[in-house]
Amino acid sequence: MTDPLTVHVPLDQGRDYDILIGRGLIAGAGARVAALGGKAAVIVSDETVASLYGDALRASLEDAGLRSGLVAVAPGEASKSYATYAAVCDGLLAHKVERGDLVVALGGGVVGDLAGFAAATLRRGVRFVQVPTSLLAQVDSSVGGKTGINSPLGKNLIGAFHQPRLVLADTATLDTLSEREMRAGYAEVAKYGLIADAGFFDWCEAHWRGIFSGGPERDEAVAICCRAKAGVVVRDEREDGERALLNLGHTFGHALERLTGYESARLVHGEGVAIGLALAFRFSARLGLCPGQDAGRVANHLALAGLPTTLQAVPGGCGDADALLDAMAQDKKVKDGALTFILARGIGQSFIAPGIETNAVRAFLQDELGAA
Ligand SMILES: NC(=O)c1ccc[n+]([C@@H]2O[C@H](COP(=O)([O-])OP(=O)(O)OC[C@H]3O[C@@H](n4cnc5c(N)ncnc54)[C@H](O)[C@@H]3O)[C@@H](O)[C@H]2O)c1
Ligand SMILES: O=C(O)C(=O)C[C@@H](O)[C@H](O)[C@H](O)COP(=O)(O)O
Ligand SMILES: [Zn+2]
Repeated sequence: MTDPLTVHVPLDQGRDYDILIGRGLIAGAGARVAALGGKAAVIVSDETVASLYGDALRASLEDAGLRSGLVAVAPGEASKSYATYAAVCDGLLAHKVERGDLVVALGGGVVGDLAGFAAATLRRGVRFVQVPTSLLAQVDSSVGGKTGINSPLGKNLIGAFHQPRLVLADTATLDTLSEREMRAGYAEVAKYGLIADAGFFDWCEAHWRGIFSGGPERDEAVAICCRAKAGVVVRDEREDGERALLNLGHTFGHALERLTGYESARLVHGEGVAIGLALAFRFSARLGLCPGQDAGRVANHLALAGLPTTLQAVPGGCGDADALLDAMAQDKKVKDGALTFILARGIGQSFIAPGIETNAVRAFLQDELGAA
């Protein structure tokens, strides 16, 4: 194993942490987790990931002198629910996780958000480590401390900010990820170029195949995204300002996830984000903010990588414009009842746009839904 890439997240009050990125990190995870202190490290995972990597991680933890355990949930977005959250908390308590112990989230963003929220609330807060195993989790969800679950009324509406103590992104785990989930994670990779780094979007257009096939581009992309996210999180941990940019594409995407009932078979988060990114750029172009050419370039690239970019692409449909507006009204960026969108003046030039007129959004959505 070559030395992992390291991205440091320099948060204050002793909450700084490292993100390590490289192949084979799970084998040596135990020593790194043990170095954080504590007697026990209990893993939360989903059944798919636990069957692939659970034994190796447990063995590594035990070899390092930690008592380990495993709480496994069903794979998929539906597990970010009140019921599964309760089951995870009770599972961790049954394993006698004490305040000084650690919760280890092994899996994709669903497991990371769920386990992180359980850790944030268990005994009023225990420390946790992220071991992300999906591309999406390695480039985005394992970093920054947003944890939570979904409500039937909207995405991630119940949650807490709770930073991990360490992130171990073993990029070899991506070798077993399905093509569909790789594509979904890639939507969040491209997002980092679209937000504020036009050069990275150019690079993505040239190198995306290497990310998918497991070339050196994969670790490089994970590190670039983590560095970008860490910078934003350190400047604005609780989303009082700049952090909202990380929500590019998500006002639309989260509404689509709610309207498809959080059914991973129909739509996963990254697919919702891909549609949302394309919509955010087309909406920006319609408002005269962004060249239509840029909106076209965004949609073309996402489509080339196999991602959906239109409302028509949602399996089983997504309802009409008013259903979408109703779902978007629960967005956490809503202020005084008005929608805030992340819009763009071009690729890599996103900005926060508060007070967007509902009628303008409705007309846009009606046109999008009517488009053949
Ligand atoms: N907290 C944040 O900042 C943040 C950021 C982005 C997304 N999210 C959340 O992340 C979630 C989506 O995460 P996701 O896309 O990782 O979905 P996921 O956790 O459901 O994982 C996707 C699927 O891939 C499987 N899988 C994961 N790793 C695997 C591996 N190495 N080999 C084989 N199969 C594997 C899982 O079992 C699952 O079926 C959403 O709930 C989203 O809201 C949170
Ligand atoms: O970390 C952030 O901040 C993000 O917005 C990253 C998003 O990719 C992620 O999906 C996040 O969970 C969305 O945040 P939310 O506050 O809209 O739930
Ligand atoms: Zn996201």
